[in-house]
Amino acid sequence: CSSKYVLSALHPMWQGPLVAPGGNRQSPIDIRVRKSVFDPHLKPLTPDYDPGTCSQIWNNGYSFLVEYDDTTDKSILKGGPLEDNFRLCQFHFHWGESNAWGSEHTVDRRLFPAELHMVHWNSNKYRRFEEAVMEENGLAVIGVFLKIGKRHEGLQKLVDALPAVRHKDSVVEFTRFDPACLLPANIDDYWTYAGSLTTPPLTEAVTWIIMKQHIEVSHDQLAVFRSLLFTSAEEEVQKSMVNNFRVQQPLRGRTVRSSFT
Ligand SMILES: NS(O)(O)c1ccc(OCc2cn(-c3ccccc3)nn2)cc1
Ligand SMILES: [Zn+2]
Repeated sequence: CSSKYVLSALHPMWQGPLVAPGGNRQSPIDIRVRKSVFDPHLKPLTPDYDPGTCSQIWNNGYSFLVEYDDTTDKSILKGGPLEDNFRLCQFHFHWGESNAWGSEHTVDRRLFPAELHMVHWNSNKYRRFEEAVMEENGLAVIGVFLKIGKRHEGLQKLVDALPAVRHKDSVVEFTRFDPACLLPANIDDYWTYAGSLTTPPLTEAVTWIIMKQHIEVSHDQLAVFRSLLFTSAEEEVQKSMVNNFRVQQPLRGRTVRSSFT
């Protein structure tokens, strides 16, 4: 799902619009727990991922993407608020320069040091990610908050590969990584709302599914994320890849539903 020309769509992101013109379902947002509405019709989420579809890690000058072969329905997400099958195409993270901030969404204004996004597209309605990204509800993104604590054993294989993609535009082969190991133990408790991409093109295509339970990673593991660079090897001034999160957006009357009371 990575396309080289995406870089042009992505790269000028901080010069781009902070709110898409006329956007009334922009992301990220603050989740006000007491204002969320329990929806008893929300089903359990049923991710079914095949680690064999994992293909590479790419530093796109904004984050690092772990990309999956999304030419078949081998790694899919169903259930929860979703009516269709959604195919996993990549996951990435957002983080801060310090452990005090870094997440894009917040829970009652609480910031986390980082946030994982697992990006899926509707393979019942569209033929490829690039098509779905332009369509209302073409995408489903699972958000998982990261907290500093014990070392995340499953994440270490990814952390060890990051020095190979230190610079923007670098790619390294990365196989047999099971993204399910990054999900919290409890995936039945989540919030869901209609939103957008948090980077250009900021399209209002996303059904967000934000996990209530966080995962833990060690301080040292997150420090390796901060050793990545926004800049390519050729650029004379190297800039650390930190604070790659978007400012929060107005709720504009949207309802955030919860799968739990
Ligand atoms: N941070 S997030 O999870 O919200 C998130 C998730 C996925 C994103 O994809 C950007 C993108 C756009 N396109 C694109 C391709 C062809 C035409 C138009 C756009 N490709 N990748 C951005 C942010
Ligand atoms: Zn993201």
